[in-house]
Amino acid sequence: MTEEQRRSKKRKRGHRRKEKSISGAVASKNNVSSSTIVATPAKSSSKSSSSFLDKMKARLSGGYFRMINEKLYTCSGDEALKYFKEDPSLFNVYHSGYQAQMSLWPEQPNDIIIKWIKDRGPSLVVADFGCGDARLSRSVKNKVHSFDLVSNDPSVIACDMSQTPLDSSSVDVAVFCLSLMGTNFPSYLQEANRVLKPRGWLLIAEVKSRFDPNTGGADPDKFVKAICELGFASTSKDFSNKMFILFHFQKKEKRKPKGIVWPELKPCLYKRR
Ligand SMILES: C[S@@+](CC[C@H](N)C(=O)[O-])C[C@H]1O[C@@H](n2cnc3c(N)ncnc32)[C@H](O)[C@@H]1O
Repeated sequence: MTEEQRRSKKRKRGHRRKEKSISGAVASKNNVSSSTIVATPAKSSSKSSSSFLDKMKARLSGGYFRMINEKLYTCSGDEALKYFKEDPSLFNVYHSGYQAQMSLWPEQPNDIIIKWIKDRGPSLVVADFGCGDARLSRSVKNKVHSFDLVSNDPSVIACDMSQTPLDSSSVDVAVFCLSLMGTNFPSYLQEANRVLKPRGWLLIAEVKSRFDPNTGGADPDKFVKAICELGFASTSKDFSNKMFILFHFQKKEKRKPKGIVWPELKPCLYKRR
């Protein structure tokens, strides 16, 4: 080997070593092995840009969900109805965020309510106030009147649930599953009282933190007292679930309640994850 051939070989070896150390630095910055970068450069960059876009989209829709959620908890039902009338697509944004949150809960309140209704048979007429995707009506054989601010399904009536089209004393069970959102929530319970038959059932599932006085939530006893003053008897309060409380009431008497003191229910705001 001539002197010139030896020098050229040395230059090539140095070049290769330099390439290896650059890819190693990028790799360690990205916390991946250098062989991944060297072996599949094109594939890895398109993969990382699509996962970046996926993350960005998830963050944006999570942000929209939290904004809509906060709005629903801090305005009245008729304002919320106007809001969704202007842009019904926001309802789907809200519900995909809500489903994502629900998937983190170990137990769904809707499942417990569905079981309660099934155990009592298909003859009871049910009104689902703030039904969301109307899973309750799809899960039981009973006649279910489903109400929400937007209807994506012919079985759902779009309205503000403080004024439903139901006749007075026409339903056996009124359900509010995480739906006492508006600042005027007492008017939803008054409407349930109107449409329930005597001895009809009122089932309320609500987020536990809304009833934790230590963190600014309502006193559950004051909430129960107000509903009893409306004309109901409290038959059970279930605090056993980590995420929600389940209240059962039965309609007791026909009365014209006056001066009920309703506790404030604080909004249930979701943190950015
Ligand atoms: C948290 S989601 C729960 C949905 C369903 N009950 C479930 O358990 O999956 C609350 C629902 O109540 C509805 N809602 C809130 N205020 C309402 C109102 N004033 N009239 C009708 N629906 C209302 C919302 O649009 C939303 O779909």
